Amino acid sequence: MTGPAGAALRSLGDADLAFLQGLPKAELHAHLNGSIPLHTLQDLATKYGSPSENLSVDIAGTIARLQSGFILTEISDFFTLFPAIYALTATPAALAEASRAVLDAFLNEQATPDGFVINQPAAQCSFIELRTTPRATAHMNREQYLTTVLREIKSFPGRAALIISVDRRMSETDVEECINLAIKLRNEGNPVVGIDLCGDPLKGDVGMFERHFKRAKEAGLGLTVHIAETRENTEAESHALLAWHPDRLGHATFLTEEHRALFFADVPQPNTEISPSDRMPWNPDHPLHKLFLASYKRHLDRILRESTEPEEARTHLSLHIDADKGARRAAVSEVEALVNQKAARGQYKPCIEICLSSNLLCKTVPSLEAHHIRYYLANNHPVVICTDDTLPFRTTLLAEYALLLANRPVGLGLTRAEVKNIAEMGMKARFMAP
Ligand SMILES: CNc1ncnc2c1ncn2[C@@H]1O[C@H](COP(=O)(O)O)[C@@H](O)[C@H]1O
Repeated sequence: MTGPAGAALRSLGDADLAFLQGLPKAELHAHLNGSIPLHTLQDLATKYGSPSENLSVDIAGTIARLQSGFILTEISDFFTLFPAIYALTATPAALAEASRAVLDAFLNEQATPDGFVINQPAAQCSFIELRTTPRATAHMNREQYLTTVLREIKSFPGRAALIISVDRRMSETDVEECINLAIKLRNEGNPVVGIDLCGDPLKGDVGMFERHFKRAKEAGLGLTVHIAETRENTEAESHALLAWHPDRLGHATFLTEEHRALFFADVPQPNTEISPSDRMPWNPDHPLHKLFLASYKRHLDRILRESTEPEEARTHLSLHIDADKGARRAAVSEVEALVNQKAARGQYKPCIEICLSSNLLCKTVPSLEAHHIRYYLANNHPVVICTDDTLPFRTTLLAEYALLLANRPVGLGLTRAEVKNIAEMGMKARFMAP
């Protein structure tokens, strides 16, 4: 393991590692073909990577890039990985082997990784919603692709489920076929729990997907979309995606304050600017924070004005402490009333799927300090910690959690209680009912 998550993991002591291992965790944003262990990919290359069959893709070159630690200049480089991986998972047997290896890596106890002194071997997570884009190949159609993956998922009953991804580059006919399959397989009793919109964030027109996602939602499937993953994703596109009311949002890195104010029913935490741990940044630009401050000042003035204390007692500290508390309470009620109004108008709290290493390595976020997770934690907005693609990002779910707990600047420096709370939020955000 390398990169920021590996460094965070290595910085923790045994007690912290044991704490992280013991937390029930849900992995809700992992792409199958991006999560194949390197040794499995090498096995597949030996079995299926014959150059005569795969003339157009550089399998050996891609594996060498992965082996030496994949360095991305920008997010678009990331998608150049997949032609070689796809050439290796193009038959039902290879796809089954890859799926088995991915599920094994997430759900079965793993031996101590090299270089780590971990007391007990432990599973990365208690539960996974694995996602994949059904591909028709020369050896299988989309339905066979999905039934192959589902067969492996079903060998972890109650612990694994499938999210079917549609790619932004797909034609409408393909999208329609994928959604039809999702609904059919779900109706047949398979653990298909949701639909995801993924793929190169700068390709395609999301408008085309709307009616198909609506159909999926009506059929009882959860919806998640990759949204505002890059600076170049337009505000209009994010607005259109939020208007579908997806249950969860992938990345959400470049959502604007306006998007949040319009669509999210967040209650700004009034004490965050004087947070005891000084961890969560106060965002003075948040419209609700501004409202809180204005309301607080108004109530403080009123309480002091209406005070029956004699003039000389008015400078007394205890009066100010009481007035401060009263003004805070009144301001919180006022803001909450506004948020309830927002909720009544359809504003809501979609869980944000946070992939720390992915964002850092794809360079969409410059540092942990600048990561948008801080905003969501400060505003009591649900998040779930996920790996995205363990293969290129060389991470594990345990290591992503280490990024939360490790001291700054290696990690976010959260307390164990805060990390436990985040893990619980993740478990609650599952599409699959426990
Ligand atoms: C870095 N963040 C990301 N943003 C957008 N899409 C991503 C992604 N990471 C992976 N994928 C999507 O998942 C596919 C691989 O898994 P499956 O073939 O579906 O199993 C990629 O081709 C891409 O479309």
